[in-house]
Amino acid sequence: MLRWLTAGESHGPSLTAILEGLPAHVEVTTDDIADSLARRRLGYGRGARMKFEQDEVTITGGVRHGKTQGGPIALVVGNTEWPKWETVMSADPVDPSLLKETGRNAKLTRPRPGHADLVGMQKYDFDEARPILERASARETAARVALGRVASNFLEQATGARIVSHVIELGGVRAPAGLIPAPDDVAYLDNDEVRCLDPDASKQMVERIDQAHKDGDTLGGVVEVVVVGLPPGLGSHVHWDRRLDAKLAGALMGIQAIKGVEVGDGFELAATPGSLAHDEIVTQDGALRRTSGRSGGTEGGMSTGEVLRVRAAMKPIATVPKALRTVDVATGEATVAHHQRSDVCAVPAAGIVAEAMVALVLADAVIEKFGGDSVGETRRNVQSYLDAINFK
Ligand SMILES: Cc1cc2nc3c(=O)[nH]c(=O)nc-3n(C[C@H](O)[C@H](O)[C@H](O)COP(=O)(O)O)c2cc1C
Ligand SMILES: C=C(O[C@@H]1CC(C(=O)O)=C[C@@H](OP(=O)(O)O)[C@H]1O)C(=O)O
Repeated sequence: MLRWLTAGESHGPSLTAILEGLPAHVEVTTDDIADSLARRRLGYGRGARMKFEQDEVTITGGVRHGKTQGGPIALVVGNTEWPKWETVMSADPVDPSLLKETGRNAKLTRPRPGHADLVGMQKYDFDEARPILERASARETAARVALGRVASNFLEQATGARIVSHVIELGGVRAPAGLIPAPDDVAYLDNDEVRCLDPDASKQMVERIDQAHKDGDTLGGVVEVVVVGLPPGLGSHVHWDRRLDAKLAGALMGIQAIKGVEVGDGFELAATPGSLAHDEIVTQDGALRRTSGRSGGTEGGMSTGEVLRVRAAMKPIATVPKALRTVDVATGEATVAHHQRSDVCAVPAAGIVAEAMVALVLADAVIEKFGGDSVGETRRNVQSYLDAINFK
């Protein structure tokens, strides 16, 4: 079983992440993780913070000389902006006179619709939003992406499977249907301003972001994660909580601002007759394969061995510059939500986070099915199963 946890606040000193249950000998370096963190910062439409803050990653446990040792992997992603936040985010009590009425240290009493602010304050008994938004913030996804890189290195080294994501819709602009990237398209996608495979759609998406920026508005969209080279049989049909599709959906919904998930052609399949909705089975070079990928690579809650394809729909950023109506919880008066700065759109970054979540779920499923205390042992177990079912 793979277990993992993150801790830390958006403006705290650092994020901390731990991954337990990975075999030994998985090759991973600080540079690998830094590379994934840099990919998460890409994307047109992100706010000022992405420019002035750096992600400083340090592996603090579980890896020696570029290989995992079998123990928990621990890492820290430093927030380089911490010196500005030392007072307001101090772990220890501070002199109350330092917490001023205005500026960074002031209480946030005008909760933003669409963020965790109001209901978090009600639930955790706070009179302002700072203690809520600090943990609700998607800054935390940096820690997930760091762990996701370790998981995806394991996945590739144990099974050969590779992951790529792309933006298929942004601010209402859709890339042409059926455009599915291959893992080698990562470099192209990372160079595109919105990580979209279609140049025309990409251009229109950038225009929408510029327009939203001018209008003081924010945008959402849809990302798709594609995994090529998975073995069949990850997950199980025998119980609801062992289904791979359920685990993937839960993991994607667990990303901040994700409001919908589809597996394969998802909602579109609901309107398609059965004769055109499924993936027919044929013999190909002596192996049983499918003629299409409508199911998104799962049947009965198990991977089929075909291309896995999952989508996540992100709502627009909650901190809308054209501020939305709210109530000041300190005075009870109608007002507008607090706003310092924000992303106009973070859909491209959400795709990188979605890759990480998918990698973690799949790594867990591989460990559950194939075990192994070293990655070599896992790899041998995978190969022997593929040989037994004659899957090529
Ligand atoms: C990569 C990424 C960046 C985000 N950036 C912002 C932001 O700058 N401002 C904001 O209000 N929300 C931002 N969000 C969304 C909030 O984190 C999210 O709306 C909030 O956690 C509540 O979401 P929920 O209702 O889905 O849980 C971002 C989300 C992601 C995934
Ligand atoms: C810091 C990151 O994303 C942040 C996620 C976020 C939110 O509310 O989710 C709000 C913004 O932070 P701030 O309010 O401090 O400008 C984003 O910049 C990051 O992704 O590294």
